[in-house]
This record gives sequence, structure tokens and C-alpha cells, in this order.
Amino acid sequence: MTPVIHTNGLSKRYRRKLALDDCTLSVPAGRIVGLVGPNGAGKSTLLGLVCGMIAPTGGSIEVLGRQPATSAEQLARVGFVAQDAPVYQRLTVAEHLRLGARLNPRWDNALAERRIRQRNLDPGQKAGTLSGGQRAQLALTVAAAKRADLLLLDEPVASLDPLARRAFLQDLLDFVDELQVSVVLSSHLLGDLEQVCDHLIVLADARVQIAGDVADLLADHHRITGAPGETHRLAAGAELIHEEQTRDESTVVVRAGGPKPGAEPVDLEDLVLAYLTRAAMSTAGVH
Ligand SMILES: Nc1ncnc2c1ncn2[C@@H]1O[C@H](COP(=O)(O)OP(=O)(O)OP(=O)(O)O)[C@@H](O)[C@H]1O
Repeated sequence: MTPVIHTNGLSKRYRRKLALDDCTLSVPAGRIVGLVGPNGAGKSTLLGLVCGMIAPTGGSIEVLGRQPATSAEQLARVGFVAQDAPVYQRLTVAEHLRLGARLNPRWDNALAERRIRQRNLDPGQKAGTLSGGQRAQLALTVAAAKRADLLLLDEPVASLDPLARRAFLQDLLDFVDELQVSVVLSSHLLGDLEQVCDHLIVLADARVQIAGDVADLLADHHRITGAPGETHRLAAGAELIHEEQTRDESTVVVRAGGPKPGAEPVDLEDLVLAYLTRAAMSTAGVH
């Protein structure tokens, strides 16, 4: 099956700033992908390259088997909700749907109207007066009704309170199930990603630190705790990702093919933090 995103040595340079460097990825269809990384890691740049708003300065990218944004058909297959769920302030909710219908050849008006009803959005209300959560719901509705095959969401829940966030993510899961769409979701909120994502891309310093299906990544990584020195012996043959030491205890996160003696499982948050810390220490020159 054609990967939804396939990149090879993909790079983007803005004048002197390398925002994405030598990024090689293959995202299978049907995944909900969590795209994580610190501020300035290159997440929005990668999403911009995927939807074709940004042109690469190196390497190659294919989205749904084609170059991004090279035809009207290709544009219709990718939905993008930019950071802070932008909406047209002066247009009402209903006018957003009418505009969506005019601009999108695959527009599903029944779906859009059903979602607006289910979310209790007032069709006559101007989008500029909606709450942050309602605005996010409207933006997601417009993106869903486009009936895209790939949906890109750039920090869609950043401004939402915990309850609104949970509702938004549940809603996302429901309609991904209904529409069989692939999703890439960028977020700093690891707990939220753990709730919905089955594929992970960790970016730091413009580079992919780790990427893959969450189940495989969790099976491949372990935590070993012991006396300083002992953990390294137990981890022999495995790739050391990160080590934390107190005076009498050391904890290492390792990547190893098979189980290691005394190893415990890691969760998604441990895994992401281990890679982000390793990248931050490498940038700071700490080894
Ligand atoms: N148009 C631009 N011109 C110059 N530099 C840019 C431009 N857009 C992004 N950058 C730089 O590229 C790097 C990556 O930015 P990007 O917005 O992709 O990061 P991000 O991971 O989405 O960050 P955040 O989590 O803060 O939104 C940053 O250093 C940023 O300052």
C-alpha cells in the first residue's frame, strides 16, 4: 500500500536557518501520527512541506504517492488545519460550510451539518465570537467535510482546556474511524498524543530523532534501573538513548531488539523525553 507520506533526505532552508535537515520518513496509510518536538524543531515546516505550502530546498517528498499540491485533485486529498484553528472571523458557522462547499470538490455537506448539530454550534453565530474550543471544532468540521485522505493538524488543541481537549480528541478518533482518513497531529502534549496516536515522529534540531509505529517503538525500548555502572553492563549490546543518574541509582532507556535482563517497559512519554533529552544534550555538547 502506498505510504501517505514518503520523504527522502527532505530539507528546508530559510536563508541561513536549516528548519528541516535530511528527513527520511515513510508513514503508512491509516495511522494517527503524533508529531512531537520542542519549539522551533521543524514540525510546522514539515507539515507545510506535506501540504505543499512550502517547497523543499533539498531531497524529495511524496504525499499519497504524488508530489504535494501539484494538481487540484491532489490539493483536495489533503486537509490542513493550521496552528490556532484559523477561521474567518466575520463569517458565520453556516457561511463557513457554504464556502467549504464552493471551494472543495469532494465536500460532504451532510457530514458538515451533522457535526455542527452534534457539537451544538449555532449556524448563525459569527466565527469571531466562538470560544477557542468551538473554533477548533469548526475548523475540524471544515477539514473533515473536505473528505480528504490525509488530514494535517498543527497543534489543534494547544489553546483548549483539558475537557475541551479530551472532547476534541475523542471526536477526532470517532471521525477517523468513520472516514478512514490518515491524520498527522502535531502537539507538545504527550499525554494527549498517547491517547490517540498509533505512529510517532520525534523531531528535534530539524532532524528526525525517531519514527515508527508506537507499538513497535514501545516493544523495542526498555528502561533499566540499577547501581551506576551496573546499568551499562546490563544494557550491553543495546543502543543507549538516555541515562539519568542520582548518587546511588542509574536509570537508562535503551533500544534493544529483544528483552534485556531486569528491563522494564517504557511508555510513550518516557520514550519521547529520552530522545528529546538526548538531542538537547547533544546540541549543548554534553555527552
Ligand atoms: N518563514 C520563515 N523564515 C525564516 N525562518 C523560519 C520560517 N519559518 C520557520 N522558520 C524557522 O525554522 C525553524 C523551524 O520552525 P517551525 O515553525 O517549523 O518549528 P515548530 O517545530 O513548528 O515550532 P513550534 O513548536 O514553536 O511551533 C525555527 O527556527 C523557525 O524560526
